[in-house]
Amino acid sequence: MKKVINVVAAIIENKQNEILCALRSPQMSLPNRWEFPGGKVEKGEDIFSALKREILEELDCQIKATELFHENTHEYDRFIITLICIKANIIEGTPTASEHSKLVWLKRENLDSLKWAPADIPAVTTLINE
Ligand SMILES: Nc1nc2c([nH]c(=O)n2[C@H]2C[C@H](O)[C@@H](COP(=O)(O)OP(=O)(O)OP(=O)(O)O)O2)c(=O)[nH]1
Repeated sequence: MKKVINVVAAIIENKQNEILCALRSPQMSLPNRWEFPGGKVEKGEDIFSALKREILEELDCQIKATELFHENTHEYDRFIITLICIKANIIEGTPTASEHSKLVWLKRENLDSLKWAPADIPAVTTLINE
């Protein structure tokens, strides 16, 4: 049976109404796909603490989660993911890529110009139509 993993991802919007998009590096799983930064929820951790931890680890900044935005399940070849997208604001620091190849801020209407991780497409569509 495929493993089910719970992943939290941050929809971070700036004052110009742009959304932070992160490119997975060639060394990561799902290489060269765009995603919302985040990662796996650890055992015993709540989703908001997991998100804060992942963003601090990956982007070296502090966030405040504002709203549970979107949740969906997607089946990949090797596992099933429940992707929980949470809106958040940066409260300290500037996002800096350490694991990702690139970070970009994009207006909603331009989000579909990127090659997203397949699990993200429903959340991206919801954001574009918001
Ligand atoms: N962070 C994130 N992961 C996503 C998204 N969409 C999507 O399919 N994924 C997949 C990619 C990975 O297989 C998995 C998340 O794993 P990860 O490697 O980013 O998480 P992590 O930092 O906790 O990983 P690890 O160090 O435990 O390996 O979910 C997304 O929008 N954000």
